[in-house]
Amino acid sequence: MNSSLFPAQPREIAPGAVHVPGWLSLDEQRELVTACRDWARGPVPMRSAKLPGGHSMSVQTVCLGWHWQPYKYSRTADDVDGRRVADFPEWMADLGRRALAEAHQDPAAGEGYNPDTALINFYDDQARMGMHQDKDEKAAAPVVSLSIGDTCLFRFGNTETRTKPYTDLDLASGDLFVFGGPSRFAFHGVPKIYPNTAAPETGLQGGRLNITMRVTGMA
Ligand SMILES: O=C(O)CCC(=O)C(=O)O
Ligand SMILES: [Fe+2]
Repeated sequence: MNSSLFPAQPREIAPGAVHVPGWLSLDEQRELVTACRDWARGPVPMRSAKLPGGHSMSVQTVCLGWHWQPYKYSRTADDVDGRRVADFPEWMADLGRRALAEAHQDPAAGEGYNPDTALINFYDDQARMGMHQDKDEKAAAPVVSLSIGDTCLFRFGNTETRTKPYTDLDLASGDLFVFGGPSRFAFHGVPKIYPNTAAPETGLQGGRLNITMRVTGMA
């Protein structure tokens, strides 16, 4: 739990990868939950993306700025309802810049960071995400990840293989995780959600919300 007595302390997991437990206040978490609930309704509804093999992901996703489907970005959600996704809000970009500055304890670390997309993922108790790289972006700018709701087991690996060596850590409600620099293209995944571990004050009834901001490098 974050408080002024125990401010969030960044922990480097790998070069360029930093975990900041309890970074978001409960008020900020609540505001994000409200905003995400709205985006989940439309203009492009939250859905489980279909993989090229035909299976659907267990996670449900809605995007801002650019629509992601396995494995590309577009302005319109051609695999859902064909509509243009909601804009990526400037307040979220501000949050992303503050996240980088505080994770790296360097006021300049967020300068020039202009994320133009966010993937908002919802995990129910059974949902998982296999080991993967975020590599559909044509830019190497950091990914800023925010977690709200139930705690998950997060696996952060290496850039070479989807297997060991990796670090397992818990991402709890309010946690920030950033990965950039030499860790930007590291494999990572979510092997497990711990049901009923969230504080009810976030406004989320159950499950886990994760927001990742990215720079697509697209125009
Ligand atoms: O849910 C998470 O913490 C990670 C999500 C993720 O890796 C992704 O959306 O690419
Ligand atoms: Fe990812």
